Amino acid sequence: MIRPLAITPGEPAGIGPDVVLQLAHAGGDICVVAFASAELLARRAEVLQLNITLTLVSIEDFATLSAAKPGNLYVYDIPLKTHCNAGELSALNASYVLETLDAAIDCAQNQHVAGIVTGPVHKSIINDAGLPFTGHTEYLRDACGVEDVVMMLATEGLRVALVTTHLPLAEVPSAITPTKLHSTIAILYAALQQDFGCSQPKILVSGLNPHAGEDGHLGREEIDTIIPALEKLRAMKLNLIGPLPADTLFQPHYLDGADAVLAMYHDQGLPVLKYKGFGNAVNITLGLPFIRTSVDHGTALDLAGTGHANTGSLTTALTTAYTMAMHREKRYA
Ligand SMILES: NC(=O)C1=CN([C@@H]2O[C@H](COP(=O)(O)OP(=O)(O)OC[C@H]3O[C@@H](n4cnc5c(N)ncnc54)[C@H](O)[C@@H]3O)[C@@H](O)[C@H]2O)C=CC1
Ligand SMILES: NCC(=O)COP(=O)(O)O
Repeated sequence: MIRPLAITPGEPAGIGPDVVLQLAHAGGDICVVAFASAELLARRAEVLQLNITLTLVSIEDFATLSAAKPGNLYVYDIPLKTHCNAGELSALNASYVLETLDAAIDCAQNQHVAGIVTGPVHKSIINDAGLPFTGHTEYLRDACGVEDVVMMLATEGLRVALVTTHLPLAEVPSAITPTKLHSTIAILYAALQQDFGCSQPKILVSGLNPHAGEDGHLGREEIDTIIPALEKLRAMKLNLIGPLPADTLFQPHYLDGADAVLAMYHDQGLPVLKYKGFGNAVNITLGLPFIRTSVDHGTALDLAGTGHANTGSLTTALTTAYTMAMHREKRYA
């Protein structure tokens, strides 16, 4: 039996609590436990005029839970630090957000839950509170003590993974090293095989510079770093195409038959993915000791408490995590 999935709704002032409650109202076949303030969820349910019964659960209960009926939600209660109104950020609740993550990570590491599905956090309010945080991806990597992880977003017909994640653009070129490329591609390749059923993954690798450097006339990172790294990995029988110009690789001529695109930085790959699938895409952290998926959207403070937030991405994140858990269960059975 698949253990429950932990859901962290993320920033309490954002739409994370809304979409979790909206899904609980609709019901479903997947057993989830919200790692969140029960008081916050109860109040937001009132604002949204959703009739939801919250059942507080402890870790000892997790093994006995099955999917809650429509209108019900299991909650592992983690109190807010201060009152929260929809749409109004408070730095005082930043440590609450990290506490929900820490509790979920602890449960995933101890296999009390099958994985973690995260709602959106507001990165800058966490930083304003004096807490170092660039994103879940890096936070999870450090919490799990693994050397490297890979951010991959997926929607119907397209997977985009990134070499670098939350980094100022000026720091990107120096972060693309042979070691980083090797590690990213190894993690991506293994995950495509193990979790996504691609027996011989074919990966399209973008260049960094316009036109993939135009033979060195528009930048030398392709010649000095990317091409040598890809050649070494190809010698290990990995099917890697590139470096391809990022502006032309996102078309059927290249994408048909490919299993993933590897982009060099956040805003090279993700705008294309989100243009294709915003609202139905999932963000997956590859290389962790447990499953972690997330929504494709941010905190959307403008929509919090209005009932207009779309639940599509949370549904995709949940079903992806559940499918990954089923694959892993079968593989290790
Ligand atoms: N997984 C995570 O934790 C993520 C967090 N963020 C954070 O979110 C904050 C706000 O970021 P933005 O760039 O404004 O992106 P955003 O996704 O919050 O909002 C962009 C636009 O999309 C709309 N939107 C977002 N989610 C929606 C949904 N479920 N249904 C309907 N409309 C939706 C918003 O109303 C807004 O107009 C930032 O602090 C950012 O760091 C952003 C992306 C992912
Ligand atoms: N654009 C994706 C994003 O910013 C989410 O990052 P993370 O919090 O999942 O690391």
